[in-house]
Amino acid sequence: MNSKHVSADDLATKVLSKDKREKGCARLAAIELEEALELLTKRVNKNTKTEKLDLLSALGRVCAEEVTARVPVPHFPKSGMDGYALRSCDTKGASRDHPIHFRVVGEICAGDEIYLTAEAFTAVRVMTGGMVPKGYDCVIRQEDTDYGQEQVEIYVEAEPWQNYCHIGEDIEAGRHIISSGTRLNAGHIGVLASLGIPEITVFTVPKVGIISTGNELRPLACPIGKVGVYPSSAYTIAAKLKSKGMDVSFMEVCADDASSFSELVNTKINEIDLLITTGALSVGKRDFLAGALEEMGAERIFQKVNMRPGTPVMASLFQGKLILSLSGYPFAAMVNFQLFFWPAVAKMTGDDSLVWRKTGKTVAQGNMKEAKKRRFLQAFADDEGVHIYDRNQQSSVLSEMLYSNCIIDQKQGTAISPGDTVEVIYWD
Ligand SMILES: Nc1nc2c(c(=O)[nH]1)N[C@H]1C(S)=C(S)[C@@H](COP(=O)(O)OP(=O)(O)OC[C@H]3O[C@@H](n4cnc5c(N)ncnc54)[C@H](O)[C@@H]3O)O[C@H]1N2
Ligand code: MOO
Repeated sequence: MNSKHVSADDLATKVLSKDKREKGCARLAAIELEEALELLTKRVNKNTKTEKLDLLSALGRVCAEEVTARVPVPHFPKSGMDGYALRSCDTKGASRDHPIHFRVVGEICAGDEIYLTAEAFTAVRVMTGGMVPKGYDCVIRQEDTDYGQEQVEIYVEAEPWQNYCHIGEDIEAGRHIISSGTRLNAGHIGVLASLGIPEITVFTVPKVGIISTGNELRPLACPIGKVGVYPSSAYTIAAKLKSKGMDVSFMEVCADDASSFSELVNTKINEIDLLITTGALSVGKRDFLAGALEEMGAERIFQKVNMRPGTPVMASLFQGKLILSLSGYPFAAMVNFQLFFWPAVAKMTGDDSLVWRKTGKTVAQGNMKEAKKRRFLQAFADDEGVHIYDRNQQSSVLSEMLYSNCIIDQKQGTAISPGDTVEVIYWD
């Protein structure tokens, strides 16, 4: 544990003067989003930890094994109808006017076992799902018979394999069913159940910790006081994680103080696979975070990206764990989280479905003047197109998330008007 006390102001000054030395100015150069993403995903390792879970607990988790059917489904020939199993060749010429008579030699319902040798002009009364005895190659539905019990009249000709479910009709033995890396949905769970597989190996879910930095931050249960702030972005992030079946290992608030931060991280780092921090990243007097991480020996992957909101975002590695440091402003933090967290976790889990994708969509409503810097705007996309409402798009404003279902990528130097095509990234 690093117990050396370094004040936030000392560290901020130290970082600034170091950057000044390196770059001749107080600012680090921002890199492009795509470059930052490449740097980030290159440095994230795939999670190889697995656990065995019972089927229902594995719903929504990422499969960590190749599943091949060891048995066929069904594994015995079944009747597709309530009726009579018989040999199709014996039905030639059958009609209502000229029924053919069959001797009924047995009765089978689903779950019954029967062993007999099929003979010419014999039939077995069989119910849907019942086993079709060997030698019979079709089932005549009972509506096309006289429902006879010892003798039955058959009124129709049958094709071979009519109303007959073959062995392996659903799943052939040896068929590859699920690849490692697949997120298990209800269909996968059902197919595994039909194969009688009670448990499945899945990758462990990355354990995530959240630290909100700021002397002003107050727990929700406490009075806000004159200048307090509730850590809303930590809750938004935790809720996003929960919605994807991930758990938050801890959610802590930390004062703007490098030694408290260092102590907290060192205490908690072994509990988690990934740490998210918010705030203290810009150039203010208490923006201690970059300096504190440097002092702790964390390796910087990138810092500062050419976009708004969320310019001062940073990623680093500490004791082999990824630390994603998001801007303090809540909407900026959410944009940082959306753009960087999911690609990192996708790489970690091998689950590509977590990565956001851009969709080209026409603007239905809203004008945006030329952006001096690449911006992400909150918007609502539906069948009509993208609606960019004339509300507050500031980094500090979280409440627009009550209405938006996506962000749109407004490129530097471009304006947006109805009819334009924009790139949309859905929140979920
Ligand atoms: N002179 C300059 N000032 C600022 C610059 C700049 O380039 N020069 N950059 C601005 C930009 S852009 C951003 S974004 C912000 C980000 O600053 P920080 O990451 O250092 O964030 P803080 O100052 O700690 O907090 C900002 C704001 O957000 C509130 N906050 C913090 N954590 C939470 C949380 N978990 N939930 C809700 N709200 C939170 C905090 O109280 C502050 O009000 O800097 C600009 N300044
Ligand atoms: O980088 Mo910021 O634009 O205020 O969020």
